[in-house]
Order: sequence, then C-alpha cells, then structure tokens
Amino acid sequence: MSDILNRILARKAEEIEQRSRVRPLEELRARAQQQQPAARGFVRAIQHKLDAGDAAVIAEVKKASPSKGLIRKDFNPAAIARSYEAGGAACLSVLTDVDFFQGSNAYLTEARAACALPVIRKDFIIDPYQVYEARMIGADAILLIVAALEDGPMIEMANLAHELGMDVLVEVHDIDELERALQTDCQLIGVNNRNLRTFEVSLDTSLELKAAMPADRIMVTESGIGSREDVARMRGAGIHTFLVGESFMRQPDPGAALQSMFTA
Ligand SMILES: O=C(O)c1ccccc1NCC(=O)[C@H](O)[C@H](O)COP(=O)(O)O
Repeated sequence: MSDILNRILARKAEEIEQRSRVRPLEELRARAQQQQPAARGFVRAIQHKLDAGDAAVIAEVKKASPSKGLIRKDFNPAAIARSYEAGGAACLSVLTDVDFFQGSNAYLTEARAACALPVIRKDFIIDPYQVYEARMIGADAILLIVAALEDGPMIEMANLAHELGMDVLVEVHDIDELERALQTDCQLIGVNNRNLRTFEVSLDTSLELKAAMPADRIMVTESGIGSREDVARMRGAGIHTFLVGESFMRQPDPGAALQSMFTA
C-alpha cells in the first residue's frame, strides 16, 4: 500500500494540473515576477535572532495534519500570526495544502498581512508552478522536501526561488538526504524529526544529523518539539533554530506558549 507521502505527492500532481488549467503557467510567472511588495528576508530574520544569542523560532500556523487530524478548531490565521509575533517568533510557517492539512493559500496571505514576519509556504513542492504560485500569494520562502524530489528538479527549483527573491528551507530526514541537500546552495537545512512515511517522531534524528551538518549552513530542527526540556536538549547540542507547530497550536494563545517554551 502507498504511504502517506506518496499519496500526498500523487494528489499534488493532480492539483497542479487542475490549477494550471485555471491559471496557465505563463500568467502565473508574470504575476510572480511582478509581485509587490518584495519578499521579506526569511534567513535574515533567523540570523538576526541567532546573532543576538537567542533561539530562532519558525512558528507554524497549522490547523490539522495527517497524523493528528484536527489540531485547532478555533483557527484564525491573522490572530495566530499576531500572537506569534508578540511571542517573539522569528518567522512564520503556513501550511497551504488543502486535502491533508486543511490549509489554504489564503491563510498564508492573511497571516502575512497581519504581521511583519517573513512567511514560508509549507507545502509539498514538486513543480516550478508551485514556486511561482508561492511568490504570487506573498511567500517569502519555500520548503523543498528532498524525499519528494530528484536532484535536478530540487536544484532547479531552489535556483528559481532565489531568482524570485525567496529563501529556501531544504528538508531532510537522514544522512543520504542531507548529502543530496548539500548540493544546493541553500543556507537553511531542516532536519525533520518526523518520518513522513510512518509518522514516527524522534528528536534523536536531529542530534544524529547535527554531527554531519557543515558549519556554514543553519540547521533547523523540525517536528515533535513540545517542551522546555526538548529545547534545552537541542540547544545543548548546538541547534538553535526550531520549527514548531502542534504544541503551540493546541494552546489558547500560541504566542504565549512560544514565549514560555523559549524564554530562559
Ligand atoms: O504533521 C504531520 O502529520 C505530517 C505528516 C506527513 C507529512 C508532513 C507532516 N507534517 C509537516 C511538518 O513537518 C510539521 O508540520 C512541522 O515540522 C511541525 O511539526 P510539529 O511541531 O510536530 O507540529
């Protein structure tokens, strides 16, 4: 039986075909290239926190997930974005996948308009169409998941995102994927503690890959961060950039939850 990642990717291919019938690539490309305002610096915002000796938190706006179902019923992306900004987030991550995460492109646009933080489009990007679309909806950065891509398209889409002024978070889950990710010149390398095929989560994944991470890349630990102890464990190993969704989203005030998890 096909695993969840393969099912998501198969659905993405259908979705791109449907969308490109409504808005052809040429039209989307022209709109993305003219998109104003320009992208906010996603890497820059993270580096700013790190330079101050703080943890840099990419706070996720996540309504539901394949592993957990509905996570947050009372879901207002603009209010969540403002709360995260007040709580000290460096950046936002907004899920735009509709079928598996109950996300939406509109949520990204609304969240970004409500705050001054840079925003990454969290989706399963397999085609340049989605890179142009990301810029058109206002994204400042995109996610590229190595497990979902061959090397050629991965490098091509990273270069395209940079040409459009966006930053890129390249996501890996094991050493082979890390070696592939390092073929790109992307500064941000995310280590997902969640196996996207089995949903199993282990923070040891980040600790193991930290040893192989070149010093000129910023490592982001993603998924399963749920306590101050988890944060201390990562920071003790020299990992200072975090992507956190569920544990904030389950709290009434997500920004306050961020502050209490990350403030010394
Ligand atoms: O979250 C899932 O169930 C999931 C399933 C399949 C593919 C991707 C999935 N999540 C995407 C993410 O990587 C997380 O949303 C992100 O790292 C935040 O994780 P968490 O803090 O555990 O919500």
